[in-house]
Amino acid sequence: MMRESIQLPIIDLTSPHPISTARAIRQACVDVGFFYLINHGVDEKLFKKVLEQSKKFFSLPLEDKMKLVRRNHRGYTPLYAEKLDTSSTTQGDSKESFYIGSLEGKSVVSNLNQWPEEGIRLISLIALALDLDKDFFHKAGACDSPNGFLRLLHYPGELQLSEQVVYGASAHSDYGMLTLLATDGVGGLQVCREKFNRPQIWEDVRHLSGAFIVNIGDMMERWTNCLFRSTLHRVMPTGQERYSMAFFLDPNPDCVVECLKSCCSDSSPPRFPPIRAGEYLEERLKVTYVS
Ligand SMILES: O=C(O)CCC(=O)C(=O)O
Ligand SMILES: [Fe+2]
Repeated sequence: MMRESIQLPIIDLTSPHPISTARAIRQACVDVGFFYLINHGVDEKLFKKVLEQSKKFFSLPLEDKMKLVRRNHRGYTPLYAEKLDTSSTTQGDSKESFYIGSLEGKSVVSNLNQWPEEGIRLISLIALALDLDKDFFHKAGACDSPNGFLRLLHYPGELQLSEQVVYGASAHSDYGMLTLLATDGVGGLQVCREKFNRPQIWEDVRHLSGAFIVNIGDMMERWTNCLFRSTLHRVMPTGQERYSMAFFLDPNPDCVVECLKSCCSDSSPPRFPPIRAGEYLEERLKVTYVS
């Protein structure tokens, strides 16, 4: 289908007006489930350093990278080993990745770095955006040792000579609360706002220098009974090598994610049963690996 660029809303984390920021976040989450986050406080130098280390790691021989192959959702996943669109019959995605996170039983709060900290600030604004107390998600247990992990991604960029498109990342929505994404500026990311419409319309997400691309995940969609959208997205092959990093902020594994009272009524009952965040995430992750 035709490709157009989407104009995503821009949210400034340094804005001194939390109520109007929350209102803008609400609009963004209801309309698209994606927005740019500027003045987020994560140092540009830190981002460049991580990118450099990521390039260094992915340029190692496969044999060396395989020594760190993924265990318990931490470590290296080689090319084509993961397929984010679990409904498709195509081969795995043309990307390799490296998952970084706290070790089992260790809290990310005890060693908070800049990304989770900004994510937690955003969660408070999201609570305000839902007309909830700003500590709502904290009180619900979601932010008490949240499950956060950073995924370094490398898309090699060689176009495949095949009948079918080999996606960098095939169509999917993210599983958790929030995702903060930074890229090296190479395009390819697209969103589909109406996942049930046929044909699906995919729109390019343009790079905005210095901004994170933030999106709502499925658990937040469940909490809000689909008021906030967990939007389908993918990475198209462009023929250009691409690096990105996604920080996934997920609730504490014991946190129960259930429809918020303000998001359901007699005429709009809860669409999803309550789930425990840890079990839900485990289930979703399990089915994305090709073998
Ligand atoms: O690399 C990107 O731009 C997007 C990655 C992504 O959507 C994901 O890892 O969930
Ligand atoms: Fe994603």
